[in-house]
Amino acid sequence: MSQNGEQKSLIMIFGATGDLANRKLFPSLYRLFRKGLLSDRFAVIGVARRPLTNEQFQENVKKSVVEAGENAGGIAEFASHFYYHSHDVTDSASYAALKGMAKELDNHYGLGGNRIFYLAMAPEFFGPIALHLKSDGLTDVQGFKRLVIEKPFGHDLESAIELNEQIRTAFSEDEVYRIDHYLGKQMVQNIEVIRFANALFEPLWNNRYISNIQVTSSETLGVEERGRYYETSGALRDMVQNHMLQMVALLAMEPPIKLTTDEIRSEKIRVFRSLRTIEGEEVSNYFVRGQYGAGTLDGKEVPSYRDEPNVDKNSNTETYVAGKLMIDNQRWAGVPFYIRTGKRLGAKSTKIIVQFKDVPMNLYYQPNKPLNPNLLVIHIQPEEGITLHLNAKKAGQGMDATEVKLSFANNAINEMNTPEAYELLLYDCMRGDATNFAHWDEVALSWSFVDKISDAWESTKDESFPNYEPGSRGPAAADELLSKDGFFWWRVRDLKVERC
Ligand SMILES: NC(=O)C1=CN([C@@H]2O[C@H](COP(=O)(O)OP(=O)(O)OC[C@H]3O[C@@H](n4cnc5c(N)ncnc54)[C@H](OP(=O)(O)O)[C@@H]3O)[C@@H](O)[C@H]2O)C=CC1
Ligand SMILES: O=C1O[C@H](COP(=O)(O)O)[C@@H](O)[C@H](O)[C@H]1O
Repeated sequence: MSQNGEQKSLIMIFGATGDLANRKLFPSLYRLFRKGLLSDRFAVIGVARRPLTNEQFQENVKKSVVEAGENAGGIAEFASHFYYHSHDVTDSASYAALKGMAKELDNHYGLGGNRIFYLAMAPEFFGPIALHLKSDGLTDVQGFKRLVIEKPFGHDLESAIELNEQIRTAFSEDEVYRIDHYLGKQMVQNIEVIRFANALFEPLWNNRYISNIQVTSSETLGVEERGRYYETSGALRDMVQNHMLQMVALLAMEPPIKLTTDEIRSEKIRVFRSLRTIEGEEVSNYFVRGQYGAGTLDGKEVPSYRDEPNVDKNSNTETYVAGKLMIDNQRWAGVPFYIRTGKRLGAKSTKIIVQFKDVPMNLYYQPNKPLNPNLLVIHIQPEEGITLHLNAKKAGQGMDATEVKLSFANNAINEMNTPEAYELLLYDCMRGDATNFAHWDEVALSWSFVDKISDAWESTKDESFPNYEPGSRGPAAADELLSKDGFFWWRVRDLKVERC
């Protein structure tokens, strides 16, 4: 890295003609380039099977940048750093040519042998590619070598272990960057800062003052073209095993002694180790699953999950999960962390709500008008910011209490569009900062938690499927999950919070 933060490396993107590369990776690299964070000393080799010339590939890169809505200044210069290698990753013979090309570009741009291998391909290729990179000498470099690997990292614990063993023959743990794109979201990264930089919150962040925490990530989109993958995954593996559990870990971890990758990771790992195991018959007391039927969303007819392409007409795959997690340690004993996520719901929205306990004696109580609990709402998307809900005196005579809200919106404070998650994560990888990537122990522990739930679900067909309508809040059982504990889901719309 140069003194002004510019990076130099050769980035090989496997799956360079695919959706992820075009929609996320090229526009993110372009934004880094525009900000001056990629020096002239970078080159990208795109790898995929279809035949393309370098010029055709560069045109694709330019198009994807423009389609991402970027101001395309300097785009020709940016795209000139992109090269293409047509190569079937299962064909051992073509790695030698890739190695030659990498060496040439390394010399041409003076990249010091720094290499990033980004696997933006279907997961069955991850292991074989890693093995070839080593056996064909692409990882024999003078500089650093890093492997960026997309989700899903395995299908369950067993397959994740197998994949990990394959990639670890070529890369050490600290060279592996397992992407969880939620960890690149600004407000997810902000959880730590809100907690540990505010005297107001840290002393209250425990079971004496917090009654429950709710993490919601809802989507309006259905499964659409991803049926083949989703049928083997479902919402539990697709969202809970990674994004939802990562957010819970950040909310629940102890303050790290230093803000280093190892210290933060080890605190998160301790949270995963404290998660109460839920298995067998207990699963239905803690978890609820749902699957969307056909209906209307935003005035458009949408098919049921079972009618999506490549989905079994009798599919038992869940498109919705709500769950209650208990973290059995001194800080969190007795505090439920409720999570819910699903497709084809009423809003695209990710929020965290921390509900504080009621004051011990309510002096302002009026019949039928209890005080609102204090809430801290972390708006992750589409809005980015926090709101704190307090009680204050209503203007006028008397001492009636009313709810007031202190808000801050991230983009309003910084007066800029916040960077896209992939932009931050790519830059972290170039700098060698793995804090916002999942360590193997986190992956293994989260699979071992999730596997027990999927075992229970796979052994019983849910006869109620489909059990929620498009545009709804999900199945009714998700409300019961909280009401039996005396709680309810909070609904956040346009920064307003109300009871569901
Ligand atoms: N798309 C997204 O938003 C997200 C994707 N992911 C993950 O990222 C990965 C890629 O997803 P996505 O981009 O959507 O997938 P796509 O199906 O759009 O792209 C797959 C890519 O792999 C290439 N490919 C397929 N087989 C071979 C082969 N044998 N040798 C060389 N190249 C091959 C294809 O090109 P060609 O046909 O020319 O060979 C294409 O470039 C997956 O693991 C996915 O789960 C994760 C989060 C979000
Ligand atoms: O990883 C995934 O995340 C997306 C949701 O991401 P977001 O940033 O739009 O909230 C989800 O649609 C997809 O199924 C899953 O694989």
